[in-house]
Amino acid sequence: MASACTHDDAHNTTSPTYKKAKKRYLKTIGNRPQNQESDWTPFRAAEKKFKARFPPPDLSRVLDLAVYDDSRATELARGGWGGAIDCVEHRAIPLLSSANATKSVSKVAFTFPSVPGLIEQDFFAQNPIDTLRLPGLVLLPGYLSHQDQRDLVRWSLRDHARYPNETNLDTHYLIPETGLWDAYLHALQDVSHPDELQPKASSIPIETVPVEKPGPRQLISNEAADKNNYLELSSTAKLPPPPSLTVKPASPISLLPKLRWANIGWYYHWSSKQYDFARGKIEVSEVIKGVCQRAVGSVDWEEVYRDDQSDWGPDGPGWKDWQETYEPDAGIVNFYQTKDTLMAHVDRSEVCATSPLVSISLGCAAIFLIGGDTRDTEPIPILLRSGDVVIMSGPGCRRAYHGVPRILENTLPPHFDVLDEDPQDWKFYQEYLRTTRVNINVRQVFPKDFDPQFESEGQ
Ligand SMILES: O=C(O)CCC(=O)C(=O)O
Ligand SMILES: [Fe+2]
Repeated sequence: MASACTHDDAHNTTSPTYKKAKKRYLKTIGNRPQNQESDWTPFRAAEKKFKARFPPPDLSRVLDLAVYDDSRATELARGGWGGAIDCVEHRAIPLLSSANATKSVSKVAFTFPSVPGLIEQDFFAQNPIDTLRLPGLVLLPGYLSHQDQRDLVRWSLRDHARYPNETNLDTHYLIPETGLWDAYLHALQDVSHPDELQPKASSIPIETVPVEKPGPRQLISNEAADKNNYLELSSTAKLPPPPSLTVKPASPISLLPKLRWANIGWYYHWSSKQYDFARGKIEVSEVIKGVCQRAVGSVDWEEVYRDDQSDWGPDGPGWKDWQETYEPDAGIVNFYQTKDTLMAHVDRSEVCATSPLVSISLGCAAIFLIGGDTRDTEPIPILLRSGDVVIMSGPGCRRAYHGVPRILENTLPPHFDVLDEDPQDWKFYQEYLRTTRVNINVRQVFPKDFDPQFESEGQ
């Protein structure tokens, strides 16, 4: 197992990072109430374990499929973080060599044996991690070429995180239509006179800023969408989130690390956790659609669902038609700085409840947790590295709790390093990526060729 350490990594006991984490840890345990752990769900306990800065979490039972690939040895050594392949049962299935699949670098996918009933039967077994079955979860480690990874990072930052796609920063700041990345590059060129971005609240009359009602926070029902209720869900008023009244003008340089997400396709309304179909749809970029459709097209679904006995509902096992019916229409690009996490959640706002969700990892590596239909199932920890693709599909896996409790420091792979022949601007992407993970998370909300506007008019 790779264990080479860089000078300043979390495992090197003499490094500043280690010493700082230890100091902070000793301070926090002094203030921590006793017995806090007893009411954590197994999912919460796993999140806490992997979030810990000190001592750095033990990854010896984290599934790290890059271990199979000798060409990734240098990548595995970065940061001193490495998992194992003998901790979670998995099965290799060759990628299909159809026209759709030819662009991939790796030739293999991994799936998880689906033996119905085992979760319940073995619930009290010694090691529940080994008994959680996730039919429909497919991992494609190293699926994207180094060049494709670089291109997708550029696409995410420069082309996609800008008008007309929404980002988290648009709620509070007036971001130029050319996007934050472009503003950032300009600011770097002229650090002495950077243009500051103005708070959004400054541009709207104060009385029109929607104000949240006082009192306890409104609970969000987050009812799962389906063909029968999506019209009702989409008809509820979807107010824009209120811009902050306290943010100050800020330079693009200080805002870039605060970029957290950029919307893809149908607009997502975060406070109601529903899509806002009334706002119309932005077509998913052909680049992204292509990657996702190739990935789905390269999986031998017959093999994945070989022993599956899940209930797929009245239309039966949809996987049989995915070559024709899979077409993503929504999603999100997540940008994580090394301190960011994504709490356990289920993505249930899509009407297509079983169709593949394709998730692409770029930049720094992360721990991904995936469990069952409640937080009470102990999740499987998986180390996701740049170029890996995860597909969550089918009734069980698509509605499984999952989250990202940790971005692993110092894990940017060597293929992002700046080379002499690189375009001038590559160094800015590389610098940003040193502390960043990008995740392109793509979903199918509606069946192919289904037009919600048309459906509602036809009612
Ligand atoms: O970052 C990831 O790998 C997962 C992101 C995710 O679950 C989401 O965006 O819903
Ligand atoms: Fe998710």
